[in-house]
Amino acid sequence: MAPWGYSKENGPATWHKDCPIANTGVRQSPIDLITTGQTCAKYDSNLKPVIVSYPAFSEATFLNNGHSVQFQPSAGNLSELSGGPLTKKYKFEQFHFHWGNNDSEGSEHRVNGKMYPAELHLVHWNSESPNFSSFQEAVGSNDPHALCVLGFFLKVGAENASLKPITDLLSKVKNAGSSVSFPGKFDLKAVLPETLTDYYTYDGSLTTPPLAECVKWIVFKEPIEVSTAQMEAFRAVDDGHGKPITGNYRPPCPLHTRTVAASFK
Ligand SMILES: NS(=O)(=O)c1ccc(C(=O)NCc2ccc(F)cc2F)cc1
Repeated sequence: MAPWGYSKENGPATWHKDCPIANTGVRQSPIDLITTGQTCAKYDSNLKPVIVSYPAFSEATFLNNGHSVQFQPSAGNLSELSGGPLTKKYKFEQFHFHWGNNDSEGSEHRVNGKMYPAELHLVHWNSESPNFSSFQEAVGSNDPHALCVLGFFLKVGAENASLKPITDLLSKVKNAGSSVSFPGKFDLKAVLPETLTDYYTYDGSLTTPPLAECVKWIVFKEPIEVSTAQMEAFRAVDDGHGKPITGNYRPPCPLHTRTVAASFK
């Protein structure tokens, strides 16, 4: 089968062919985060702020893999994650984005059915497990919390100066399969809101094949602002078939017996 993607021929509705868990899994991601009514997110006063230790990255590759753009620091990076719902320390692996071809769609998670124009995923793996010692092993480990992904919604507003080094690089990785070494240092911490206190958290999966059900998801309530020009820059990135990536987001999946916790009222 042609490699997976987001077109009619190879998009989310076809992924089950190579990846049965797409249809049989009971903890698939993304989901619609409902804040009122029966299946709504439940406030948990025990949920602490998320703690990130992100020293500026000095060596990284920025690549277009045909279904997203990804920032991947060199293996030696010391960035870590802890706190929030986590009981272990997690190592930073990469960040990437999901976006739409207009401002009313693009995010993977939704809030009461509302989509944001884009979503930023910061991907980490549990570096304190005795069962694996790399990201690849973590994904294949069957450990329900092998990974932790921090999700941040993007909304259109003021230009985001902290993300400008990234959005300015998008034109350099226009062609699928292209990559550039990131020039200079990148301060990811500066992109994030100061306090990482208000978030939803639930057990889920990778949102792209292999759709492994190994992710502790933490999706922050407060969106990050980017300008229209910065959003347009994502929409000019190509998918490897001579077309721009116009909507690399998976529709929401059934919650099944899962509950979503909220760190805020
Ligand atoms: N959108 S998301 O945050 O849920 C997400 C995060 C990471 C990956 C990923 O690394 N895929 C490639 C990949 C790389 C190595 C590996 F062992 C398995 C594997 F899926 C996919 C989806």
